[in-house]
Parts: sequence; C-alpha cells; structure tokens
Amino acid sequence: MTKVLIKDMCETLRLYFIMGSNNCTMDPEYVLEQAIKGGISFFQFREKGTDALTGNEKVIFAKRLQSICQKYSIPFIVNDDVELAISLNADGVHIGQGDESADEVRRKIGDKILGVSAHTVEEVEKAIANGADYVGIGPIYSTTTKEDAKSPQGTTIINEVRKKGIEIPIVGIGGITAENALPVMESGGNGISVISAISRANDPAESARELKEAIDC
Ligand SMILES: Cc1ncc(COP(=O)(O)OP(=O)(O)O)c(N)n1
Ligand SMILES: Cc1ncsc1CCOP(=O)(O)O
Ligand SMILES: [Mg+2]
Repeated sequence: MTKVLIKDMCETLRLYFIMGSNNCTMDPEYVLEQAIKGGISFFQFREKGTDALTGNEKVIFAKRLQSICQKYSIPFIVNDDVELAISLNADGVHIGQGDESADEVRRKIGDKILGVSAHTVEEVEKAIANGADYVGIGPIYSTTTKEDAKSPQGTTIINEVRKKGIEIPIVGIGGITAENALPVMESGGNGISVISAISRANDPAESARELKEAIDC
C-alpha cells in the first residue's frame, strides 16, 4: 500500500482497531475480518503480553493478518517491533515512550506511517519534532487490557494540545466503548483506538458498527 497522505490521515484514523492473539476469544482472523466489515479504518498488530506468539509463529500470524488488511485496503501497522514492520513491508509502526526512540525509528522506516504514544503536551511536541504522523493519547479511561497502563487521564491532554493550536492527528486510547467514545472526538481527537471493545465482543462486526455510529453523530 502506498503511504497514506497526511491530509487523509485524520479520516483514516477514525476507527483504529488494535489486536493480538491473546486479546481474542474467537479466531483472530475472523475477528479482524468482521471488524473490517463493521467499519474499522486502521489496524495495529500488537502481539505482546501473556501467551503472546513469538519467533516464527508471530511472523506467520502477522502475515495472515496483514493479508486480510491488504484484501480490504486497511493500513497494517506493527506495534513495537520495527524490524518486523520493515521485513513485512508493513504500512507503519506504532511506538511508545518506552520503546525505541521516535527519531531513530523514523530514520529506519523512511516514509512509512509512524505513530507515537504520548501522555503530555510535551511528549506530543517531541513526537512531532521526531517525525510522528499521529499520536495515541491515553489511557483516556480505565483499561484492563494493557498490564502496565498509566492511570486514566480523560480527555484533558487532547484539549490542551488543541488549545495550543497543535494540529497533528490524534487518536484516544484506553477503555473506549460506544458509550464513552464521543468525548474523545469532542475534545479534538480525530479517532478512537480500541482493543477489547471489538476483540472481546460477541459480534465484532456489530461492535465496530456501534463504535462508528457513536463517533459519526
Ligand atoms: C494508537 C496507540 N496508542 C497508544 C498505544 C500504546 O503504546 P505503548 O505506550 O508503547 O504501549 P504498548 O501498546 O506497546 O504496550 C498503542 N499501542 N497504540
Ligand atoms: C495499548 C494501550 N495503550 C494505552 S491503553 C491500551 C489498551 C487499550 O485497550 P482497551 O481498548 O481494551 O482498553
Ligand atoms: Mg510500545
């Protein structure tokens, strides 16, 4: 896939689904395909934590999910593992404050999409200086999906970033559901990123549809 143009990034980030094998109660390939049918616009492969696949199994699994994304023209982003992203020719990489530095990752991935997690306005400014295409801000609400997540911070940082006139595309993350998604957009977010709201839903397609409706109104 060719690089998503920055001007299209805000729209593309609208419903960002993140998933690894240990986030699913059903077959992950089925979950991803259903999520796409329900309207997700962006996908992050995040294979980490308890029972996560490693080595060749992780690579094979990543390729299967990537080919589903390619079939539907959904950008395929790899979490943390920059070398995997490069070897798969993924559309991009998402890194956090504790991962490899953003400027180093930008140097390695050229013009692929670079997403960076940020928890303060200063971290957002630094991510921009280092070449981030978008930032993930959170946890907005409380989450049990990420073992080492910080305390929930609500939408305050998103508001602060926008009040400073910073225009980088922003997605909120952490504990987001159809019921609490709208404040993320109202505070200046361009999209929501979710794991469990879709990966653990009985009907992932319906859940994605509900999330989309919640932010489309
Ligand atoms: C869109 C998005 N935002 C934030 C994160 C969290 O990244 P990080 O802080 O590096 O934590 P891990 O996901 O690596 O555990 C994300 N993955 N995606
Ligand atoms: C990866 C990540 N980063 C901050 S919170 C979080 C987990 C989000 O998962 P969920 O949508 O299930 O709360
Ligand atoms: Mg990370």
